[in-house]
Amino acid sequence: MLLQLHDVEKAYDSGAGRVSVLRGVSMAVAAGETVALTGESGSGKSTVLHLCAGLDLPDSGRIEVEGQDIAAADDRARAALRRDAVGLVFQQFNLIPSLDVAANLAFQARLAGRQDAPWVADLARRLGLADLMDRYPEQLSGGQQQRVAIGRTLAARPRLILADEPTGNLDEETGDAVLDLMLGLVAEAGVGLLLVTHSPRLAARLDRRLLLKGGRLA
Ligand SMILES: Nc1ncnc2c1ncn2[C@@H]1O[C@H](COP(=O)(O)OP(=O)(O)OP(=O)(O)O)[C@@H](O)[C@H]1O
Repeated sequence: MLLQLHDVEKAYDSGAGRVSVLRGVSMAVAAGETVALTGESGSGKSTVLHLCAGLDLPDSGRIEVEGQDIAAADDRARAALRRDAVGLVFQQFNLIPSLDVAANLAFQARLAGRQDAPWVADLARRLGLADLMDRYPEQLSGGQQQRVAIGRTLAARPRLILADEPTGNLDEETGDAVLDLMLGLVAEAGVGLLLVTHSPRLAARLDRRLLLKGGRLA
């Protein structure tokens, strides 16, 4: 299994004491499958994604990426897993301001040791970025920046993409166009996708939908 959560629990300390956010979440994403994680604001969607990315650790339960328990892995192994298997796409585009589009696109693939110039050129063309390669992030629209962020993630050939409201900063029309491009490329590359969204309309576009409610999957 590409991604598997077993009875994951997570609580945070708040001013009023400890607040339990996830109360036993179990789920799986198969290779090449696209899954939407939905739920009300504050239901813990981003928390699930951060745990899956190894950016934070569960209080109990297990999270496995390609069979490897990311909580049991040391920092080095966790970083390697994140670099080699997992790609992240956030609502904030997180491009590197001092690098042009071409260098931003190539950045993660280079870190992962998987440079592939023809693949990057193909992605740039498919994402409509071919004429923007020497621009800097501040010279791009929001939709263009998110297309670069998606291209940068796909360029490194992850097996799993974790996306948190990837079109949340874009107007509906631009967001739909960006999502179309992302889903098309994800399907073609056989990448698994776990996408957090509060939008039932976007969630309907994916293979499967999960609803987080009261700290559990409904
Ligand atoms: N680092 C943290 N410290 C304390 N509380 C946190 C932390 N991160 C999240 N929380 C709390 O956990 C709960 C779930 O947050 P999370 O961001 O996972 O929800 P979400 O479903 O993604 O919400 P939204 O749709 O509004 O982004 C919220 O009540 C939030 O305040």
